[in-house]
Amino acid sequence: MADAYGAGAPGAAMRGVRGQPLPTPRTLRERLGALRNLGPFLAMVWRTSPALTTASLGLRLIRAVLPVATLFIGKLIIDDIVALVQMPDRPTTLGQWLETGRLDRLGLLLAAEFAVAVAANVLGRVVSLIDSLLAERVTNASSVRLMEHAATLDLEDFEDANFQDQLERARRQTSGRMSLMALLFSQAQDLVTVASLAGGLLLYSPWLVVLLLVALLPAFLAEAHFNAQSYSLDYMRTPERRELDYVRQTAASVETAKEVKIFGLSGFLIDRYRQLAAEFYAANRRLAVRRAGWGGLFAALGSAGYYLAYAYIAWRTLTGSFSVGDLTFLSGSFLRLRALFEGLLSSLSATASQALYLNDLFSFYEMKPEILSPPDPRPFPRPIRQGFAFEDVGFRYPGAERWAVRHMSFTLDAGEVVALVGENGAGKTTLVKLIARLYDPDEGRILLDGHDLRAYDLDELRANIGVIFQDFVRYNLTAADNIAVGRIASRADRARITRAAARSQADEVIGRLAGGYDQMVGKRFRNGVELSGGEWQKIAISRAYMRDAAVLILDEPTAALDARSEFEVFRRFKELSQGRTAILISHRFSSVRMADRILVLANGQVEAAGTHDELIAQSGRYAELFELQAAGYR
Ligand SMILES: Nc1ncnc2c1ncn2[C@@H]1O[C@H](COP(=O)(O)OP(=O)(O)OP(=O)(O)O)[C@@H](O)[C@H]1O
Repeated sequence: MADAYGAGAPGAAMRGVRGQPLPTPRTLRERLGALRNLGPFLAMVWRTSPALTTASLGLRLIRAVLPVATLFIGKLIIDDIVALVQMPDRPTTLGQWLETGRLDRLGLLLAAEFAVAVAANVLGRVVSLIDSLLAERVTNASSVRLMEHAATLDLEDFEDANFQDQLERARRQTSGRMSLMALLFSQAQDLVTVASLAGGLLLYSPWLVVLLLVALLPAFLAEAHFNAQSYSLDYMRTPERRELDYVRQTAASVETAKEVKIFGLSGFLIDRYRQLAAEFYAANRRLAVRRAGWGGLFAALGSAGYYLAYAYIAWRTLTGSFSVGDLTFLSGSFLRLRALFEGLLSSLSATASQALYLNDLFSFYEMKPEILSPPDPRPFPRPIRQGFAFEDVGFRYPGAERWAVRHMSFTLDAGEVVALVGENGAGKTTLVKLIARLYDPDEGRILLDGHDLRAYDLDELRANIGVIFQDFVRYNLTAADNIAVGRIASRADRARITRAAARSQADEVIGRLAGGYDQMVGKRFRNGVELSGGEWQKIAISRAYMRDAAVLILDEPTAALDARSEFEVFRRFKELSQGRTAILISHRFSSVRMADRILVLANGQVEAAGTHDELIAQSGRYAELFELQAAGYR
């Protein structure tokens, strides 16, 4: 049975692999391989808005042929003017010129050139408007997808530093890659322009095109090389960058301000920031300087190619092979082509490097959770008939040497209220996380009504467990929403929220707030009021009561409650646990003794179990801890 769900070593082995950082793509093949990301990327753009994508591409296509049209009309204008200038008995005044009718063609050509210029301008503006709208929609869509995907991954992933690096890189890609879309679209546009200009150039002299390519290739290769280097640098420095962000956030945020002031940490944090930022700066500068040096050299090579071509065209004009109009058309085409090629080649290498960055986003999307529902899940038992049984359960946190719990066997009967006690690090929270399948055991198994927990639907299992952890989240939301998060589907059900609040004594807290249930709590946003630690806890506990959960678990969220409140919380907890299976974790024995049964945990194992009186009678660890606490009150 255990093997059917992959318990034991394989899980641990997979985590070992997962714990490795992804290697930096180094070889040319790997870099070019990243170009395959462009397909899914464009598909993502298309899916976001087929209409905007079509509009952008269509208008760009029209715009692409306008430069060659402009140059060609320019050539016709110049040839026309040269012919007119060479007329034997030219009129001298505008009136005479107009009478001859010889200016009509020139006038038409000028009007056409003007129309093309206006069209280019208008199209350019419309295209950038469409692009910016599309980019924003794509950014939003990919942020949503990122959050949706992150939600499917395991808690274990989130706790892994390499995963956090990857998440950070992916997060940066959702907005950072938008320039890639404009880049790809402009490339398509430029390619059409290049084809049209090169077509003209080829008709006159194919050698000019060859010369152009030879002059520009080195610059392109250098660009590609430096782009890849800067990606590697970015990639390798993700952990430092995260640390940089973390230090900046810690040095100046509402959550940390209190402690930073009291401990006088700002100098320490700022120094740390300076040091990290200086390392970044040095590495970036080295690369930028090398890039600028080589870039300048290759740009000079490109200019040499241009002037060589220019000299060649001028010579052919002098020898009568080209007209003056041809000269302007060809030199204009060459100049534009050079600029376009240069732009295209560098944007091609930019595309290749941006495609590398897309790796981060797509490889993030490819990550799969390990904690899943089985294909054919059992329905969750309502009511639970037997309860939970731990059978020789062992679990080790990823990367940890020590087992957090091991050889743990006990039962948790249906309808029973069980308290877990034990010193810090004994494994109490770990046990709760295993019940909620935030992790799966590495050894042994946990049964619910005789079936492995992994046989049940994961969402249904979690929906049936109401657990409040000691490090519950203090949401910067209204008081009502802070309770509603326990069952967000009932957010609009105010009666349910107030009932839940009454059960955890949060109603008294909320009664004192100026805005009542609609009061924003937490200090992050405008009009927010801060609550005391115990007040937050009362609100958090009511989240458990929002659920119609078969299993209720309070993992020490009561540490900040005053003695009377904790007593009251547990008294009601016991009352409200009628017919449900409940676990409470507390270091206060006055509360613990209310449980039907107490499990004493030590070193990741159940050391003893029984009622308060039975455990006291055993004179073991429980009696010792109880005495210690009782003595403190005498
Ligand atoms: N996310 C984690 N990653 C790695 N190790 C962990 C993690 N959480 C807990 N541990 C380790 O597992 C062991 C058991 O921790 P657990 O949180 O279950 O103890 P606990 O009994 O709830 O303690 P406390 O009374 O302090 O809340 C500890 O040694 C702890 O260092």
